[in-house]
Amino acid sequence: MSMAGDGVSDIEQEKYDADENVKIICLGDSAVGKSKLMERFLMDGFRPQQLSTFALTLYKYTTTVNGKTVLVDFWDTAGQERFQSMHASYYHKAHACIMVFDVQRKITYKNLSTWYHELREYRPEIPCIVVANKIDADLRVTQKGFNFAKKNSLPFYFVSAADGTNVVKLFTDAIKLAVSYKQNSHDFMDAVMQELENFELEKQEAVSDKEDESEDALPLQLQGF
Ligand SMILES: Nc1nc2c(ncn2[C@@H]2O[C@H](COP(=O)(O)OP(=O)(O)OP(=O)(O)O)[C@@H](O)[C@H]2O)c(=O)[nH]1
Ligand SMILES: [Mg+2]
Repeated sequence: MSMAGDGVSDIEQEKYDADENVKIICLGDSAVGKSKLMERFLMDGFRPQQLSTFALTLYKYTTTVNGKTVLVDFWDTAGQERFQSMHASYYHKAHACIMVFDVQRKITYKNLSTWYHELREYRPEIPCIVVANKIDADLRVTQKGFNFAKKNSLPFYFVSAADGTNVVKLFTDAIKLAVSYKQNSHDFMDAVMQELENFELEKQEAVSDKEDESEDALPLQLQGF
């Protein structure tokens, strides 16, 4: 636990103030447009240059769902093979997944099954949206049947990070799905982790004016999940 010495850090405070906080991950091969989709949604912009994500980028976003403040952590992961072994921690406590392929590169569509398999190993139940990106390059692709989503009973959107088609819809739906998953899930580990978190926050409040809180009593092996 890396709490600031003088009490609860800003980010922790934000989490505490929010009615709900959820984590959404983004998966798919390198260069399918995961980062550009995030940028389009969060910054409403698109810079065409390719800069592969190095391992992981985290974005924070606050919004309202059904009158409640929701703090969203977007995890933008690197699609490159060399980062594959790091993925376990990305999946940890994720509440929804956006899985992206590039309509111009068939291999990225084929690889969806590998990504999906890995996702389900770690998060058997979370909502997952399948996304066909780069439809601006050739609109005829929207006539094609991409059966992967249907086969796995997953929602499926055609999007473009370049011109913004369906991007706001994709992310707002993903957030809604994440919130409803979190509120309705009966995942045992999630429940345990939630309890631990609440306990932690209460404990931090209780000790926030004490000098030294660096030695948390929480068993270390539980923090490593
Ligand atoms: N035409 C078009 N190009 C796109 C679109 N989205 C992304 N690109 C291009 O695709 C390339 C890769 O985009 P990124 O968002 O960096 O891909 P990524 O999935 O984050 O890749 P990694 O970080 O390596 O996993 C960039 O050169 C983008 O300009 C789109 O909707 N349309
Ligand atoms: Mg990226």
